[in-house]
Amino acid sequence: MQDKYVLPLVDISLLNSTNLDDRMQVAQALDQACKEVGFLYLKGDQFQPALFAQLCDIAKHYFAQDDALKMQNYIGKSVNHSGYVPIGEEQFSSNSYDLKESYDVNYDYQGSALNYPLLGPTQWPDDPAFKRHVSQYYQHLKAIGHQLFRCFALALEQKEDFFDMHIQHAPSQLRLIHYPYNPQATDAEGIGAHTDYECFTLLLPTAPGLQVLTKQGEWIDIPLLENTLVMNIGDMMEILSNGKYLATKHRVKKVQQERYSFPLFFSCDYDYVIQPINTNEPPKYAPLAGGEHLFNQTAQTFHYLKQRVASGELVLKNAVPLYSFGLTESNMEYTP
Ligand SMILES: O=C(O)CCC(=O)C(=O)O
Ligand SMILES: [Fe+2]
Repeated sequence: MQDKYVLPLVDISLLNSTNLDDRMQVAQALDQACKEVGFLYLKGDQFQPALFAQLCDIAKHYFAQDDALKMQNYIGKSVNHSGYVPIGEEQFSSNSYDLKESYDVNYDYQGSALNYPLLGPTQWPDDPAFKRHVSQYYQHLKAIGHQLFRCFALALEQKEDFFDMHIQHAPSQLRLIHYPYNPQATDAEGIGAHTDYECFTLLLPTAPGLQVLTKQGEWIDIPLLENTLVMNIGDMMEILSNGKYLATKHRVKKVQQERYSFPLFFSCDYDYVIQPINTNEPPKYAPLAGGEHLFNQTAQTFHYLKQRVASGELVLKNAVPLYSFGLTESNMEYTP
């Protein structure tokens, strides 16, 4: 039997307080949890379980439809990398793919001033209830995420509004992932071991399966706690914090049970350069063009983008191979 609280649990309710001391208290707890583990449970009065329940219902309804119908909103038809992702579309290695399908939405940018590959109007299926519930959940988690960016700023000893101007039009992606019932599944790897690219991820799955690699090199199961978000640090926050917080490796075990999971990956504005924000310390990481990196990594995993690269229609600038970030010994000792 595994201990119920295998990860630290941080209550963020006090981020709603008008008293800075209260918010500092949460920042200290967040700091501690991110330094020690980089993976934590988050609960708080902010989180509205009813919106999560609605999202689960709408996702179940959506994925139960015919493949042909879902393909009408194939992600390759969108301008901001949003839409339906069929099984096999996303491949991290040439000889295997995860048994999962998803509907990905992104920041639904309606303006024309910014012209980046991940920014633009989101592609929605022809179902107003889908758009309404998914947008509601996106906006809800986005508001919590913005409180967390402020909390990170405090934890990293910056002005509380440090990130505000860098998350105005962030291409943060929400994925509705469906792992279908899989009778062949053994207790093997589902989504392979990885770190997330962005600053941090907030997710809530409907069934167990998520595992985290501990500092001792052991994979542990992450039990679900009711109405409690799971949060993990991604590559970009590792860089912003100059390695104080480490992007934690995780994976999803293949299980027979049908499963849904809804991660929202919080990034900064496309053109914000990700680099250690504490200028009093020698930087351990090279600066990273955040949006460009995100897009380049995406373009190396999604079939429709790989085809565009292969045909010369899409030319990637400054692309590095997959898995070049995250804590590897080789990118730690950066000398400016
Ligand atoms: O399915 C999950 O619970 C996690 C998925 C995940 O780690 C990811 O999409 O990056
Ligand atoms: Fe992940």
